[in-house]
Amino acid sequence: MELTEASGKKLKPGDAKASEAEAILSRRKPQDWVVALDERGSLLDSVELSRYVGKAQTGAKDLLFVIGGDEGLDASVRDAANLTLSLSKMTLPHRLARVVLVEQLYRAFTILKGEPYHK
Ligand SMILES: C[S@@+](CC[C@H](N)C(=O)[O-])C[C@H]1O[C@@H](n2cnc3c(N)ncnc32)[C@H](O)[C@@H]1O
Repeated sequence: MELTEASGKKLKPGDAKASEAEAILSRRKPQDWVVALDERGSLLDSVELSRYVGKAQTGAKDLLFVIGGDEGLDASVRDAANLTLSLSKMTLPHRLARVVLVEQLYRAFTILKGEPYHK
């Protein structure tokens, strides 16, 4: 799901991020594990990410991955997250971060199923 950036609503950058955070966190369900994407987060390798996905599956949790807009994520989203995940120490454009995340999730599922794709 893609939420509209609050910056289009002519809010100050801090207020826009807070408003986006409210919209994001209001969608969280009790069974969700929130994973905030942020370059300052934990760097996992693909096997570690697959283990995290597997743990969520075993615990009947849904993973809610959150990627920020141009201004990044409000601190309240990172604070509320079960995991803050970094894809690299470099800052990526959010659309590229989404593509990398989707590919890594595909890889994680192939690892969990023992398929050869991740080699
Ligand atoms: C253009 S970046 C925002 C940069 C913003 N100046 C900041 O300090 O957070 C947009 C979003 O892409 C995601 N992103 C960018 N680089 C990332 C990375 N290396 N690892 C994980 N997520 C990243 C984050 O969710 C970020 O909020």
